[in-house]
Amino acid sequence: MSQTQRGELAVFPDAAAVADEAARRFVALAQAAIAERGRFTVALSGGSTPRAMHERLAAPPLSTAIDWERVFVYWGDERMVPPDDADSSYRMARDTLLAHVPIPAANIVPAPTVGGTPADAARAYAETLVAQFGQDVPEFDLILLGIGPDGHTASLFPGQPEPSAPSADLVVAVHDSPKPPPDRISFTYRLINAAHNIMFVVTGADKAEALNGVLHGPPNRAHLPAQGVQPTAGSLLWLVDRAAAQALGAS
Ligand SMILES: O=C(O)[C@H](O)[C@@H](O)[C@H](O)[C@H](O)COP(=O)(O)O
Repeated sequence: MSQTQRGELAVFPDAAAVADEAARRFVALAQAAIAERGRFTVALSGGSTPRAMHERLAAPPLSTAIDWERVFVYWGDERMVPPDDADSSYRMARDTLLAHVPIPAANIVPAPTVGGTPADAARAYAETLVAQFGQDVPEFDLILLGIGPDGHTASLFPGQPEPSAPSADLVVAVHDSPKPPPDRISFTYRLINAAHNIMFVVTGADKAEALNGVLHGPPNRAHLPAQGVQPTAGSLLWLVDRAAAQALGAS
């Protein structure tokens, strides 16, 4: 474990070891939040990296280490596709984790991606979050994030306009995403940075340049959006494998 200007960094030999650690920390944070406040609120990430962590959480001993009735699941971003679509981040989490643990259906709160525009979904999801958390800026116990080779995180992509409208202050509509599908919604930095704990899970050589830029490069979140993740008061942890970390020593 080492301290960087952008949070704590832990490098592991391979993706499997990263997934082991991410799942272990997920359980520890869930147990602590439930013990302290009676519930654990978590925003999951899309993409392929989270699958290995989900699979570990979906099986004993980790699956039986959490009181799932007190776990509330959201998504830090979502693609504007139906929940059964192969591109749906909700579907990926359902298939790899949520269908395998005794979490009440009411505790699973996906973004409303059907029947409206991305702007409609962003506004509605923000309203749902504010109502369910009882906070103007909901404070998640944990927000899980990945990064793309271009330094994007959630669905905040390089060169995309920063949210301006007040309703976009928490969740923003995304169009023309360079990573298909094009239409998405995403938590904004304001919502992400209010979290008590933020955990990036990053593996693979294709992330090495972006990770080095984010951690060691000059501040430029328009160019490397993951740099915009700077928790106001919470913890920031990077769990990475050696392949993703291979450029870090270069700077
Ligand atoms: O909707 C998405 O795909 C995610 O929100 C996105 O930010 C993802 O975390 C990164 O693109 C990494 O994706 P991989 O895990 O597939 O590399």
